Amino acid sequence: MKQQYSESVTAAIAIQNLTFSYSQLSVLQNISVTIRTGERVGLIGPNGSGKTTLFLLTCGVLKPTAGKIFLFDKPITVGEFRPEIGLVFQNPNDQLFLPSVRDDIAFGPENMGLSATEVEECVQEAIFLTGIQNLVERVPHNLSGGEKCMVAIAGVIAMRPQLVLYDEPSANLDMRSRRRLIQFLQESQQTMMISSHDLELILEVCDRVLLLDQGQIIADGNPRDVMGDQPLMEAHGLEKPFSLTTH
Ligand SMILES: Nc1ncnc2c1ncn2[C@@H]1O[C@H](COP(=O)(O)OP(=O)(O)OP(=O)(O)O)[C@@H](O)[C@H]1O
Repeated sequence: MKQQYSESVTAAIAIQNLTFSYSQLSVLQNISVTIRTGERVGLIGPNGSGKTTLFLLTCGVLKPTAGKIFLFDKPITVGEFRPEIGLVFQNPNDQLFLPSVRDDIAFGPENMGLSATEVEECVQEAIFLTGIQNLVERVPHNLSGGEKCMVAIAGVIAMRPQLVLYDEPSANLDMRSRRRLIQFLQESQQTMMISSHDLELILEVCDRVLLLDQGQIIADGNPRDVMGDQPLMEAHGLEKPFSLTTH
C-alpha cells in the first residue's frame, strides 16, 4: 500500500532511515518517508506508537538515534529554531503562559527579530485566520478547551510557518469546537501533518494518511483506502471509521 511519488515535487519533509529510542525503549526503526509541499497528511496509530515522538524529531526537539530529517531540503539540527515549521502541542496548556491571549500570540513573532509593525501584522493575521477576535483581551488560563485550542493554533500560525504539525488537535473538543477546527484546517493553506485518533477528522481534512505501528510505517496512502481496510485497521488496534462502513 506504499505510494511512490515523483522526485520533482518539492519535499517539505524528507525523513531518511530514521531510528529513535528513549534510552532502552525503541520507538521508531529505520523509517523513510517524504511529505510533499501542499500535502495534508494524517498520522494514525495506536497509543504509544510514536506519533508525538515523530513530531518532536521533525521539529528538532529530539535527536535521532540514526538517520536524517530534511526540512525544505535543509537538514534539521537539534535545538535550532526553524521558522518554516510549527508544532501545535497536544495540550494547549503547554503552549499558553502569558497574561493575555494577544501576548501569547505575539510571543513567537516577537522572538523572530521582527519590527513592532511586522509583529502586529502577524498577530492580526493569525487572529483573523483562527477567528478569535472576541478572545484577544482574555486571560488564556481562563479559556475553555476549544478556545485554548484555537489560541494555541493562532500562536503557531502567527510565525507564518510553511508547515504545521498538529498533535491531537481535536482531543477534548465538543462538537461545535471540533467542527470549527475542521473548517479551519480545511481552509488552511500550509502543508500539514495531523496526528489524531479522530479518524473522521482525518477523513475530512487529509489527502494522505500514514499508519504508524511497531516502529514502522505500516501503510501510506489515500485515507479512504487505508482506513477503509478493516483487517489492516484491526491488526493495528484501530477501527474502520463509521462513515466508511455505511457507504
Ligand atoms: N520522554 C520519554 N521518555 C521515555 N519514554 C517515552 C517518552 N516519551 C514517550 N515515551 C514512550 O515512547 C513511546 C511512544 O510515545 P509517543 O508519545 O510518541 O506515542 P503516541 O503515538 O504519540 O501515543 P498517543 O497516541 O498515546 O498520544 C511510548 O511507549 C511512550 O511511553
